[in-house]
Amino acid sequence: LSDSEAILNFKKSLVVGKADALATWDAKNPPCTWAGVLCNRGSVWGLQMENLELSGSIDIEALTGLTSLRTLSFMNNKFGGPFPEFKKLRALKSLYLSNNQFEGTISGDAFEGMGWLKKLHLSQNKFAGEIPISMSKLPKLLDVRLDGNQFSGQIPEFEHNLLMLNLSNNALTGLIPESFSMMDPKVFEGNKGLCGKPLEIECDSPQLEGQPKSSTKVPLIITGLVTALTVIIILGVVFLLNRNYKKKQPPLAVETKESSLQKKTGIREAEHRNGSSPAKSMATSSGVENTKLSFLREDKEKFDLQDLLKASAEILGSGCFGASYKAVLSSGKMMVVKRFKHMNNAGRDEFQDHMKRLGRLKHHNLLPIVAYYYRKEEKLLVCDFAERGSLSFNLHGNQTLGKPSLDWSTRLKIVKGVARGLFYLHQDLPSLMAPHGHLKSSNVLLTKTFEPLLTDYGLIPLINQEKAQDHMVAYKSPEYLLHRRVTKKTDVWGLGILILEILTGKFPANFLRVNQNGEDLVSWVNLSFKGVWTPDLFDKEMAKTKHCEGQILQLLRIGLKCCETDVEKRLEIGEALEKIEELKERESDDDDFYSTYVSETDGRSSKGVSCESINL
Ligand SMILES: Nc1ncnc2c1ncn2[C@@H]1O[C@H](COP(=O)(O)OP(=O)(O)OP(=O)(O)O)[C@@H](O)[C@H]1O
Repeated sequence: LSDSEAILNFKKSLVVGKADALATWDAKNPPCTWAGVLCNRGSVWGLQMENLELSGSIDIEALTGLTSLRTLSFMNNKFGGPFPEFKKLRALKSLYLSNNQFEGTISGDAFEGMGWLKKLHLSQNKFAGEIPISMSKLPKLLDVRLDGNQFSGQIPEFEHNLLMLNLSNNALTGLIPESFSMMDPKVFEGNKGLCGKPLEIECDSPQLEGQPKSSTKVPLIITGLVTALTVIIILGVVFLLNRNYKKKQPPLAVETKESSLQKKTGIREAEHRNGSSPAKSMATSSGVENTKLSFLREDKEKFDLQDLLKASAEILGSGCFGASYKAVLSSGKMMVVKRFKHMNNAGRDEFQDHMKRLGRLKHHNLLPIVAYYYRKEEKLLVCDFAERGSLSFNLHGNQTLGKPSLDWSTRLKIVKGVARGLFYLHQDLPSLMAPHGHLKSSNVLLTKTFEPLLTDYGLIPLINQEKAQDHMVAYKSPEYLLHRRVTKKTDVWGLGILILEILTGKFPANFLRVNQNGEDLVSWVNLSFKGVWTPDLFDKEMAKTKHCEGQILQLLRIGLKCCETDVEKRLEIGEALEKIEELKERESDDDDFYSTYVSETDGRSSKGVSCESINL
């Protein structure tokens, strides 16, 4: 079953209240172009179906056909009935069901086997009964929102350290587990029967009407033993299941190789004229379209549009300006063809001159444009395929199950490469107001050795103005929003956002399609960063950070200096690069790291705080 067939099967059981909300779900087009379908490298990894007045039922069986599915959001809809059997989607990493009308008890084993689940939002529904024990045992759970339901009974001890929790406005009772005693009391408010820290209600307080008092030591020991036994049994079962599961797990969906780029994309060559073959080059001077690709690089294998159109193709994803396809030439060479919409800001000559200018750029951290194709109504840019895909995918997409996330030294390598590439662009394209103009994590690609390659650079002069304003990163900068100005420092702001995204693992809300928390990343970091090592600020999946905390904090500070709203105070690209180049993977032994670190902070020492303590 293909992804599109699975999604169309899933659609059958939905009742869609909002007219035309799913009009783009048409088998004639690839599913990655459908509204609410999130893709990476041609595979569907998420459905984001929010505010669509959806009801009916959620057909989990149909969703099991999406082998790369990792995230599901049905927030703000009208789904009712019991909690669906999401545990059949064992690879899910996030599940958002808040603001619906789901109801009833969730069975104790509802989350069994969901070993990858990190985020679970069930707020503002009508769930009742106990918090399912299997939820509390999820090994990777970080963010749980159950507020605004009718959950009752005691709060279970969660096995994994939670970063976010909201249990407010339920009917929970009894002693709050010790591990939550440092949390904000707001997490628990609106539950009349809860007692213990952080609430200022003692468990034998008269404020609690008819609630159990805190248990005595003997039952506690028995409960402890029983829990330990259960945990051992469950862990054993999970281990066995997991082994089986890993064996059985099919590879991520890869599209079949039969169809050609032309079939898949509808890209056409110029019309046949005077009976000549479409592949034949025609004189541009006579005003007739040229069917040949214009090559910008002498050092690359030559092919023409015909070869590309014949090639087997796979959609890599689509952005605001069109879709990108991987085309495999008959020689086996893999190319990427990006089909641009909204690229009519320059006439043919201007376009060609600009392309030649971009084609002359040569830097270790730039993905060269190999060739382009110009027709009035069709522009294609052709470049090499980058093996590891985008930085965005590597940070958030979590390719294959079990693949390790980027560690600190790799993240630093990426930041250094991006800054070098950006500096080079500023040196070589001084006449452009923002020489990159569209810096974001999906426009940073990674080679086999994790060397970053910037792409989609220097395009501002070619993109239609109003589309550029709607979609290009440069136009989302504070100076554009405030003064309608884009400057060289706009790219520095983009670099700063990228640094914060790399360190925190959070999506910058203002320009990516997936915006789960609606937060503004810079404000969040500014608010949370108190100058000292704050584990919750950093991506939990960033490994190998032990003895590097000072360097990581240093990079965070550089990121924030690149994100200064006041353009005058913001770093110049050269200054930013200089500071970034000084960073090291590890503190060397003779570095007086802790003393400099403390002097820059509020005086609280971080000595002894190891990265292990933040659960990496
Ligand atoms: N040369 C390449 N090698 C590997 N993956 C690529 C390549 N070019 C693009 N991609 C991937 O294809 C997907 C779609 O890219 P595309 O550039 O079309 O959109 P985008 O970067 O998400 O948005 P925008 O249209 O705003 O640039 C992205 O995930 C991107 O990382």
